[in-house]
Amino acid sequence: MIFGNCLFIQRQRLFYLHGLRSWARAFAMQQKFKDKIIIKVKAGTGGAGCSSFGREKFVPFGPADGGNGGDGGSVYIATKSGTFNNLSHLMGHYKASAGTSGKGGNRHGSIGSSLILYVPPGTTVKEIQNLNEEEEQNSTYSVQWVQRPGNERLPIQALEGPSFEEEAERQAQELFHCKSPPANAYPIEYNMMDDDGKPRILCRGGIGGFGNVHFLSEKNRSPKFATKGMKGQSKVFELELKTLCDIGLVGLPNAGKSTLLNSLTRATSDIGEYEFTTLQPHLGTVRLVSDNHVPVSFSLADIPGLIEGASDGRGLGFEFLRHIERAKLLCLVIDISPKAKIPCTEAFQQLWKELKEYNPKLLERVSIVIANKADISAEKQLEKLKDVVSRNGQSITVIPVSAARREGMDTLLRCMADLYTKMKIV
Ligand SMILES: Nc1nc2c(ncn2[C@@H]2O[C@H](COP(=O)(O)OP(=O)(O)OP(=O)(O)O)[C@@H](O)[C@H]2O)c(=O)[nH]1
Ligand SMILES: [Mg+2]
Repeated sequence: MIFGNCLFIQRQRLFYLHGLRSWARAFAMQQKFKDKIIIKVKAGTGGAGCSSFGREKFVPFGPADGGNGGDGGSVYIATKSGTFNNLSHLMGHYKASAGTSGKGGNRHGSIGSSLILYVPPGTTVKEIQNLNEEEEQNSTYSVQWVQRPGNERLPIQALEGPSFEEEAERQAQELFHCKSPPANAYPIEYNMMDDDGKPRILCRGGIGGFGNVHFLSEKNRSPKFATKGMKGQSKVFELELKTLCDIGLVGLPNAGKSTLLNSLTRATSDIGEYEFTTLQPHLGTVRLVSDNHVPVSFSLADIPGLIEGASDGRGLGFEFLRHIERAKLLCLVIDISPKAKIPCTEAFQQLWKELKEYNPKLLERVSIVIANKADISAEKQLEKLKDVVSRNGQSITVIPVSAARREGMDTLLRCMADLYTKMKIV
């Protein structure tokens, strides 16, 4: 009986563990690929300036010697190829550290350390909210802090010093020599398609406050005040990744795109008899030696299946279509087997219509129609497909293949390589 109970408890625990493990796996799968993310970024606040006077033996009332506060750290973004292929490594919040306060004896505060976020090439960055502006609207008046006497407040205009824009520009130039738009001039929008890895600014750190030495003048020989550091910029950004590939495989679900990618390259994209097996783009690289003994290499992308109405957001809709926007050439993959859910001619017309409605320019990039599953007696369908394709008036080659049996792969690869090299020369 006791033994039976133990067995029962063990089994319960096993079930529990199994549940946990499958949940963790599902969570990991979810975490695996992210091509769109919203992040909140905050730059560091500038350190406060110091108000102090020299004190030495036999010098009871020395001169002003309060140092400036250090500038707050800024947040930058840069592309890094080879390390990441999506945005899943990014977190929701980023904050650079604040500058430290100035000290007596003319000691300036140290600068807060800056942050650089790395993203794969092909990421677009869009500022969607400026949290500083909202804060300013909510605050009743804008003043700078005065340390002495008695923490009085003084309007900014009363204090002399370089303007915020001048200081921010100097800071960006000195720290990272990066391209920097004027502060707050317009919402940031970067298209980091072919970036060279140089950091671009997201949020500027606040400028450190001035120590009382800064306010020494002929009129005021002992200024008893210093200013507070400025707040760092705080913004919300939307990052979006558009897959970078040379040739994109486009087709309805179950057309055999993943099987084709796996047959042509070393990629291991999931294959399934059901629709929407592929939910995220997969990349593979083809390396060939052309007829003229010139090495040719290009990347192929297997993109999630397209369904009717995708241009209006149906199915994976725009999620899918934005990935093909960057492909240099497009190949339509069509299932020509008699068992196909949608006849091949209709499938071609559906794909053509969806691409046209999303962006008519995409049609110019369609150069090959891959008639897949040609191993299942499909001669009639092939003829019909060729007929419909030729009626579109463009020079599109129809190539029958069997991705599963790896038949027709050589002809297809040669054709792809030829078109790719011609396009590069043009
Ligand atoms: N007979 C035959 N079956 C094929 C061929 N190519 C692919 N298939 C089968 O078609 C089914 C779908 O293949 P996938 O490669 O997953 O199709 P997909 O276009 O990637 O599908 P989604 O990811 O859902 O869009 C699988 O059962 C494959 O085994 C082929 O050349 N001949
Ligand atoms: Mg697939």
